[in-house]
Formats: sequence, structure tokens, C-alpha cells
Amino acid sequence: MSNEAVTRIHVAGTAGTEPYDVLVGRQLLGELAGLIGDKAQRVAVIHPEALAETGEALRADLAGQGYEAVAIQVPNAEEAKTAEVAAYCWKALGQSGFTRTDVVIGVGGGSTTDLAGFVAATWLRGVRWIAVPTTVLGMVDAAVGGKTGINTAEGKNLVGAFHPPAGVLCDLAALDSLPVHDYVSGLAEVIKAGFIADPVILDLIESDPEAARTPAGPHTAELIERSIRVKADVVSSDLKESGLREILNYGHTLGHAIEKNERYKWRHGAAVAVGMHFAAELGRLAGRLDDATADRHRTVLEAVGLPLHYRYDQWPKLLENMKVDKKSRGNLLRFIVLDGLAKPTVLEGPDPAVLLAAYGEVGE
Ligand SMILES: NC(=O)c1ccc[n+]([C@@H]2O[C@H](COP(=O)([O-])OP(=O)(O)OC[C@H]3O[C@@H](n4cnc5c(N)ncnc54)[C@H](O)[C@@H]3O)[C@@H](O)[C@H]2O)c1
Ligand SMILES: O=C(O)C(=O)C[C@@H](O)[C@H](O)[C@H](O)COP(=O)(O)O
Ligand SMILES: [Zn+2]
Repeated sequence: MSNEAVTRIHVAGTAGTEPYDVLVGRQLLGELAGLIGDKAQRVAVIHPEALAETGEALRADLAGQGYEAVAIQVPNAEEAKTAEVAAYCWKALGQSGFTRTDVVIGVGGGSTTDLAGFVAATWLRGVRWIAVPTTVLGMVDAAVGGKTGINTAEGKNLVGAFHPPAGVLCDLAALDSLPVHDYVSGLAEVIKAGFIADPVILDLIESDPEAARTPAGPHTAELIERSIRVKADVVSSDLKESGLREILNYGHTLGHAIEKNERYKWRHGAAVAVGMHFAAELGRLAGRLDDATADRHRTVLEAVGLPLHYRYDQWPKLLENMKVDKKSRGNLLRFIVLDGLAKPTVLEGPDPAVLLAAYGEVGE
């Protein structure tokens, strides 16, 4: 694919932030210099262990262009999203003399870009950063929208900042090396975008679920672009989650509770898949969601190989974990449910008996 096949999806600047574009295509690294801008002297490439070669190649390329370039290697996956790893990155920036005109580049999956964005948000109270997502999940969700952050022992993403990137480069070639379970994990957020806003996504996946599990599938680029458009539209009007943005949290109330319960060893997408199954049952039991759409959650998630179930005996712990969900207000639990296909809404303070009954469909 030549550079002409690049798709550019615009994210509007709101709440005093700059607009930016998400590019989807191949061989996009030529776009980096323009995004870095002419004021930067130093760049820091934050990458996970799994992408050591990519990170070093990028560092060397940027050094060849005249920047003082450092590569900062961080652990894979959720192990990167800790205060200790953030402090390690701050130390590396300090030692390289990183100033307010210098630029952080996060290359990796959502864990890496969440961390890199958070490091950029906090260094000198905020420096420019660029996201180069290398997973499905990173491309369709994590790298877009400016939510950055780290986990704590008490919960998922409890420390963070809204700090949008200057640009997002989604090079589809990166997906070729992604292990299949990580690829499939990303499909959970794609399916989420389908249920909350763009049902064509569900049709495309259902037309050949096996093909949807690989980057070679016929609809890969379309699925990724459609999902990015859903996210871009939402965050363009509500960056700081004062209302509409909460719909992107569909399946996440229980999903994050499971991740914490598993000490962040489960993939995010897998936990969100179980969380969406729960949200569908909750919507059904609350009298909001029709049976056909609720059942469709099970079939489409299962068809791509995502989990639907979690341990029944863990319900008390999950309920406790959900209390620190960011949508909670005081003691009021709040869930995103569907009033119908692509009709997300908030369910506030559901009856505990209804919650337990919904979990009864999920627990095993
Ligand atoms: N900020 C947001 O809006 C947002 C949205 C959704 C999810 N997230 C966060 O994203 C994280 C999950 O991200 P993820 O699913 O991308 O997983 P991940 O970043 O944890 O990566 C999964 C694994 O794949 C490896 N990897 C990454 N790219 C690779 C490639 N191209 N080839 C081979 N290996 C590769 C990583 O090193 C890691 O071991 C969670 O922490 C979640 O909370 C954030
Ligand atoms: O961008 C958002 O807003 C989302 O909720 C997208 C989610 O997929 C993502 O996992 C996000 O990090 C969850 O945010 P949190 O505020 O619930 O931690
Ligand atoms: Zn998510």
C-alpha cells in the first residue's frame, strides 16, 4: 500500500486542547518529523521489551535526523503501568535534559501509550507526545482521546491525566507480529464500538469471525477505521468525560474489576468482553435491552474467541472493586447499558438483586 492509501481521521480540539489527526495506513513513520515539529531538540521513544528492535530502530532513525534521541524500554503490557515505571521514565527524561519543547513518542500497545502519555502529561507539567500504537486495541481506542494513566493496587487507571497526543500513527504492518490472543483482545473494543455506535462493525465481524481474528482478514482496515471514527467523534465533543464520553466505558465497570481481581494479568480486552456480556444481561434484566441484541453479545464475542464468563464465587470482590469505578458518584454505582442497538445510556444505582441476577448469567 502506498502513502496515498492513508486514511486521516480528525479529532477536534476541545477544552483548550489542540486538534490532531489519526493516520491509518502503512509506512507512516515519515510523518513523525512533521509531528515532532521544529522546536524539539530531544525525543524520547518509550517502547515495551517486546518491541526492543522497533524502539531502537526508531531512536537511531531520529538520531540520524539530528535529534538527541533516547530509547526508554519499559516492561510489556500492564507491568508498565505503574508508578515505579513512570518514575523510571521521569529519571531518563531528567538525565537527558528534556525540556518543554522536547517530545515523547509512545510506541506499543495501549499499556505503553497510556504510560507514555502519562509521562508526557506529568513531565514539566505537560510536554508534547505522539502515539504510535502497535496493537489493534491501541489503534482503535487507547492511543486516541487523551486518556493517559497508570494502575494502582486499588484499581485500574486510578492515576492519570487527560493529555491528548499531537498525532496518532497507526501502521497496519505492526499488527503482523502481534500474538493472536493480543489481536483478539483488541477486537473487544472494536465490538464495543459496534454495539454502542456503529453496528456495521458487528455485521462485518459476523460475516467471517475467523477472518476477523487476523490482520490478513478482508475487513481489517475498515474495522479499525470505523472503530477509530466512533472514538474520535465521541472525544471530539467530550474530552473530559463530562457526559457522552462515558459510553466508551461500556463493559468496563465489571471489566476493570476483573482486571484488578486478576492483578492485571488478564488482557484488558478479555476482561471487557466479560464486562460487556454482563452489561448486556444487566440491560436485559433492567428492561432496557431486547433479547436479540443481548444474545448477539454472546454470539459475536464467542465467535471471535473472547471470554464470556468469570468465576461466580468472586462476585463480592468484584462488587467491592467496582466502587472505585470512575463513573461512580459517592456510593452510587453507574453502568453503561444499551436501550437498544447503538443506543447507549446510563443505568444508575441498579437494585443489588438485579446486579446479582445479571452476574448469575456471567459467573461459572
Ligand atoms: N487510554 C485509553 O483510552 C485506553 C483505551 C483502551 C484501553 N486502554 C488500555 O490499554 C491497555 C491494553 O492495551 P493492549 O491491548 O494494546 O495491550 P498491551 O499494550 O498490554 O500489549 C499487549 C502485549 O503485546 C505486546 N505488543 C505490542 N505491540 C506488539 C506488536 N506489534 N507485536 C508483538 N507484540 C506486541 C506488548 O509488549 C504486550 O506484551 C490497558 O492497560 C487498557 O487499560 C486505554
Ligand atoms: O476513552 C474512554 O473514555 C474509554 O472509556 C475507553 C476505554 O476503552 C478505556 O479502557 C479507558 O482507559 C477506560 O477509562 P477509565 O476512565 O474507565 O479508566
Ligand atoms: Zn477499554
